[in-house]
Amino acid sequence: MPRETHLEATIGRPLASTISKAKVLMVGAGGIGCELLKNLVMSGFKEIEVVDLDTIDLSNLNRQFLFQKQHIKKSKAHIARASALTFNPNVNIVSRHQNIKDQEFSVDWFKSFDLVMNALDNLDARRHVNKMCLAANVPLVESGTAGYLGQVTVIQKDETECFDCQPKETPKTFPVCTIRSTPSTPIHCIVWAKSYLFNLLFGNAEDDDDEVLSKEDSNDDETAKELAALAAESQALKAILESAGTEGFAQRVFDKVFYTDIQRLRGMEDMWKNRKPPIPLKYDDVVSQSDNQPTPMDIETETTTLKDQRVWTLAETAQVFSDSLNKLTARLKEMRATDPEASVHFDKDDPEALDFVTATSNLRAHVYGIEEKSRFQVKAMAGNIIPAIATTNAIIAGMMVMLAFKILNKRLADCKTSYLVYGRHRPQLIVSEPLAKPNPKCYICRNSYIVLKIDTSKSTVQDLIDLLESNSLVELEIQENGRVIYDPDFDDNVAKTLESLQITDGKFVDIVDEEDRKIIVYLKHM
Ligand SMILES: Nc1ncnc2c1ncn2[C@@H]1O[C@H](COP(=O)(O)OP(=O)(O)OP(=O)(O)O)[C@@H](O)[C@H]1O
Ligand SMILES: [Zn+2]
Repeated sequence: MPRETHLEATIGRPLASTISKAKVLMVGAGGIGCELLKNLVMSGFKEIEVVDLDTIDLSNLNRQFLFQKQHIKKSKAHIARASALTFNPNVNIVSRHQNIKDQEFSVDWFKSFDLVMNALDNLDARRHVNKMCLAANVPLVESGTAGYLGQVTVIQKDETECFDCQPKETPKTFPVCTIRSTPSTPIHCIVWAKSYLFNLLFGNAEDDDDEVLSKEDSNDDETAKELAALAAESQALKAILESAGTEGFAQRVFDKVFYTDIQRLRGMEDMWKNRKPPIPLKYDDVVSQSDNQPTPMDIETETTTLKDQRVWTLAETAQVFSDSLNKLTARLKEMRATDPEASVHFDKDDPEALDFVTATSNLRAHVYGIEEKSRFQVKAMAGNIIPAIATTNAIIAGMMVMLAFKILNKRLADCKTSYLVYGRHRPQLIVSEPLAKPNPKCYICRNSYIVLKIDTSKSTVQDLIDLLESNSLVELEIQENGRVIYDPDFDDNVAKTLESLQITDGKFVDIVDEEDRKIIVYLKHM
C-alpha cells in the first residue's frame, strides 16, 4: 500500500494533493525544527526548504533527534535534511546553512513559498521573518517553547495580529551601579563577570556597551561621579592588558579587580551605610591559604561532573581564574594575529569562557559576602537557560502541522492560537483562542509596503525624497532601523548615496509623512 493511502483516507484526497504540491519554508532546525521536519515528511509534504545558521552541539542531542554524536560541529540544516530523508526519501528538501536575514532571502524568494513555518529561538529573527512574510503576503506559522510552556499561532497579513502587534517583554536589565558597585545576589556577580569583565578583557570597543546594563539610574550627580570613576577603572584595567602573556599577568588582573577597585569602593562610606561593605582580596593571600587545600592536580583528577556540581574552594577558584584567563588571552592573541579586531564572545558552551565566568563571579561573590555557585549553576544562570523539554517541542510541532493543513485548506477562520500550559490544578493541557485581528496601531503590519527598485550606488537620499514626493508624500521623515536618515530639520545626508549610508539591497526604509502615514519601503538594488 503506498504511503499516501492512510493520509488520503484521513484528510481526504483534495487536501492530500494540495499538501503534496505546497512549497514550505522551515526557519530553524533546532528543538522544534527537528520535530517539525520529521512531521512534515511523514504527513505528505513534498517540497520543503530548511534554513538554519548553526552547527550541531553536544547539548542539542538530548532533544534534537535528527542529530547524533557523529554530527557534532556539522550544519544543522544539512544533517536535519539527511536524517529526515531516511524517514521518507520521496521528498524534495533543500537545506541552507545560512542566516535567514541574509540578503539573498529577498521578498521575492519568500513569495515563492505557500507557507512559512518558524522554529526559531530569538526575537530578532522572528521579527525579521514576520516582516518578510507580511511584505510577501505569505502565511506564517509561528511557534515557541520554554520548558513546559509552548505556543503556536498563525500570522496572515491584514487578517490576524502580526508578531509585533503586541509589545514583547524585553530581557531583564540591571542598573549599572548594582552590577558595577553594589551587587547583592549571585546573578549580579554573574552579569558583572559575563557582560562587563569578560567583554573588557576579551572583547573590542564595540562590546563595551552591553545592553543588559540599563542606564536609568545615571541621572543624579553622585551616580554620574561614580560612573566616571568606574570608567577610569576600566581604562586602568585595559592598561594592565598590555602585559598579557607575561609572568604575573593573572595576579595583576586579580589584584586590580578584587583588591584595588574594591578598596576604592569600600572607601565610599555613603555607599555602605545600609549595606555590608565588600572585603578586598589579594591573590597572594588566597594562594598562601591554599596549603591545606587540594592542589590543582587533585581538581583535575576529579570527574568533570563533580567538579561542575560542587562549589569550588577559594584556592581552586583562584587557580581556575588564572588558568582560564591565560588560556583566553592566548586564544585572543592568536586570533588577533590574523584579525586585529577579533574578540572572544561569552558562550556558555565554551569551557574556558565558562571557567572564567564561574571563577570571577564567585571571587566577586566572596568579596561581597554573597553565596557562591557551582559551575553547573553558573552555566544555567549565565546562559539564561530554561531547560528545553523534548515533549513540549513535539506537541508544538504537531500542532504546527495541524495549522498548516488548515491554512493550505483555505480555512484560516478555523485556525487558533494555542498555548501549552502547565499547572497541577488545570483540567486541560492546551488552551486555545481565536486568532486576534491586527492591532490598528501596529507600526509593522498596519503600514503599506512598497518595493522600490533603485540603483543604491548612484541614487542619493535626495533622489529618494524626490521620488516619494512625486507620489504626493510630503514633509517626509526617513528612517532605517531606527536611525534617522532625513527629516525636514535634518538634511545632512541628502547629497549622500544610499549605499554610502549602508542602505543597500534588501534593506527596509521607514517613511512617515505629514499625516503620520507610515510606509515601509523595501529596497531592491538594480
Ligand atoms: N537568524 C537565524 N537564521 C537561521 N536560523 C536561526 C536564526 N536564528 C536562530 N536560528 C536557529 O533556530 C534554531 C532554534 O532552535 P532551539 O531553540 O532548539 O535552539 P538551539 O540553539 O538548538 O538550542 P539551545 O539554544 O537550547 O542551545 C537554532 O538551531 C538556531 O540556529
Ligand atoms: Zn502587527
